[in-house]
Amino acid sequence: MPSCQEATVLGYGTDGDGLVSLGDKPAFIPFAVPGDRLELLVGDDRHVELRALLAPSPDRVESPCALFGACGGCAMQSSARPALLDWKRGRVVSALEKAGFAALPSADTFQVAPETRRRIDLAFRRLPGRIELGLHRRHGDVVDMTECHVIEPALFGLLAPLREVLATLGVVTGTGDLQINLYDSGPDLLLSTDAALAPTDRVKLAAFGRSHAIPRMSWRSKRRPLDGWEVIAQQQPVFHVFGDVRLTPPPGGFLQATRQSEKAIADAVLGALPSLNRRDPVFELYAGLGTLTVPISTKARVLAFEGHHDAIAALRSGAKGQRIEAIHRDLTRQPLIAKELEKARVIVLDPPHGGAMTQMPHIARSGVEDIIYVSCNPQALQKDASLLRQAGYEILSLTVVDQFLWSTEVESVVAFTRSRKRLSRRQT
Ligand SMILES: C[S@@+](CC[C@H](N)C(=O)[O-])C[C@H]1O[C@@H](n2cnc3c(N)ncnc32)[C@H](O)[C@@H]1O
Repeated sequence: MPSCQEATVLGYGTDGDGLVSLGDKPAFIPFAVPGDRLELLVGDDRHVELRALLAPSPDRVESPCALFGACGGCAMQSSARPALLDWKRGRVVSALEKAGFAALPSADTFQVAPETRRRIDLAFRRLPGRIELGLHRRHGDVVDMTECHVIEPALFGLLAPLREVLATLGVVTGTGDLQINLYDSGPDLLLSTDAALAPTDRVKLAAFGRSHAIPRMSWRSKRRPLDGWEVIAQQQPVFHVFGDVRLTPPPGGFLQATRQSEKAIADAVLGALPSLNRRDPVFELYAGLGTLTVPISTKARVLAFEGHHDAIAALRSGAKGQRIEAIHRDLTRQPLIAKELEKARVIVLDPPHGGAMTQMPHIARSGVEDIIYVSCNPQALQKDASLLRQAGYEILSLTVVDQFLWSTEVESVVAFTRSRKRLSRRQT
């Protein structure tokens, strides 16, 4: 027999659901906030349903978006933003503690403002007489993004005309993807569809680009993503600027989520560097387009390694004459070995979501005194950091950046060192 039970939400699970304890078993209640008092219906199969919110948590707020709950983009809009930042800080701290680090320095924190995200990966699908364009619901179809409090208004403003033009394209018969990056030159669109574009589709997209001041639109096959992309319409030069380096990024290039969080991350990396001679080599792994490479090059010589050919080619041609050597290398298949890494004065790494996997054991063995790790995934950070702990590193500084507002994602910058001198300065 299903039974009614009362419970207080104790915390968040890793996917942002509220955690309650029923007897000795945990259960996760979507969109519940730590501190909420809930009435729950618990089935014989232990399926738990929310019956009523009996008393709201002091951290509970009215969610700003009418799509919250349906759209899969935001998991935690019912929580006040300071409480979310605190939860994210706790996730990173707990990951580092589980990796074996005790007595952590207190974390610096930064949280982006609403309506500042400058890149988004959207999905679309054709329905009778219209196009839905937005993010997927948690486990399902696209939710038409008729409102969004996360992305920049310049991007949101494109969605309505995009629905109109997509509806006119012969190639759009079912579903597809659309990636938008707001580079410094303007929005850059990368469309992915199953079938190839017809000549008439290209003409329509080019006209759309002209009338909405979109410098470049590109296309790639969803079926054959390894074939790469092709530019279908370009009206103006595409560029993006990091410090004094102006480069031409490829379609779909990696950008940190917002301009403000990019600065917070770069500032944290620069702040964690030891004092360097301008000729000292910093090895930067997973460099992307050079978001961190360029700021670091103001302090030292940077050898920047990156596996995405188009990204590193863009950095190489933009950074001519700077103290930057841009090197194409797949660090999973061909990690830098300890012998190569030994030459570095500092190692900076910013790996993808899965972490540094095959690369990390070589870093831990290299003996390089200072390592700055930029992470977008506390679980991967925990795994990688535990190797540094075993190799005798301590944590010098920690910065937590909430750049994916209202989601469970969290970015962090952790400075590891084996320098007793630097550590003793931290402690005083
Ligand atoms: C989180 S991004 C960081 C990029 C850059 N540091 C930034 O802040 O914009 C991770 C980067 O790792 C690169 N990457 C992913 N797998 C790789 C691999 N096996 N070898 C080298 N680079 C890889 C991606 O192309 C991407 O540019």
